Amino acid sequence: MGSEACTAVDAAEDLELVARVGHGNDLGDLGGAQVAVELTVPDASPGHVRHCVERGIHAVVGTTGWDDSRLGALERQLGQAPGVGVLIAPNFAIGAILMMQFAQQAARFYESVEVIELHHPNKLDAPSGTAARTARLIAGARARAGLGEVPDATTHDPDGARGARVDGIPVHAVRLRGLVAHQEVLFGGVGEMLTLRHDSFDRASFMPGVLAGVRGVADHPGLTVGLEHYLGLAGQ
Ligand SMILES: NC(=O)C1=CN([C@@H]2O[C@H](COP(=O)(O)OP(=O)(O)OC[C@H]3O[C@@H](n4cnc5c(N)ncnc54)[C@H](OP(=O)(O)O)[C@@H]3O)[C@@H](O)[C@H]2O)C=CC1
Ligand SMILES: O=C(O)C1=N[C@H](C(=O)O)C[C@H](O)C1
Repeated sequence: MGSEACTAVDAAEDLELVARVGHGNDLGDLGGAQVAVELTVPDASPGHVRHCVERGIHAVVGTTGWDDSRLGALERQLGQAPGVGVLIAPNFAIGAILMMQFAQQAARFYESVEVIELHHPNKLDAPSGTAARTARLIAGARARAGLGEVPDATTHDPDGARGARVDGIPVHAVRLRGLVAHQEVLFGGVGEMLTLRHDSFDRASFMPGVLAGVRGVADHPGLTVGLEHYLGLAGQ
């Protein structure tokens, strides 16, 4: 992702790539960059972003693993750094962003819902950042609509066959050679089912979103979670 993002920024006529920083490189002033794109691993990402914010560098972050405690610490740091913007984007692909928005819209109409994410087997984290975010958006919409827990009579599941629960929403992770990044959201009601599915077949699918983040982050000071906020899609 980092290499692809560098290539995409380099190819964009309105942007200038001033540094490529890899594992083990000193971050320093990041080549004098105004914006850093952060794509590494969950445990390293918060330190990188902290480094950027300390130097007044805006950050566009695709790395996963930003739980509430990490987001809270970042928000506190940004409170001391007026004018600096950080975008945490669980998924840069436009279709994945739309899928999350559609899932949020559909959530209040269905008693049952489950999220299935499918990725390449080199992925370090499960569930994916996208699946976790989707589940949280669905759980929020269900709570606002007064829906209770999803129905599930399971009392015996010694091996975790029913998957993880994110804010009460069942989430299942598949790791399969040949896959890139895919997700299904299954909604069930009496006598019907709605399936939302998004597929990233190539990392190229993420690059327009990365560039939109780079172009927009300076105009969005503070913390933004989700590229939908830059695309006029949030809350629709
Ligand atoms: N938001 C989005 O749309 C997308 C987000 N992602 C997320 O982005 C992240 C990166 O994904 P991907 O590029 O596929 O992963 P890769 O494993 O291909 O790349 C991770 C990179 O991070 C480097 N790295 C590892 N540890 C450190 C460290 N401690 N400090 C600095 N750099 C480090 C690795 O270097 P080395 O190999 O030398 O260890 C490698 O260059 C993941 O969290 C993934 O989930 C991925 C795709 C889309
Ligand atoms: O690791 C990946 O590949 C991806 N990670 C992100 C996630 O965890 O949601 C985005 C996309 O699914 C690809």
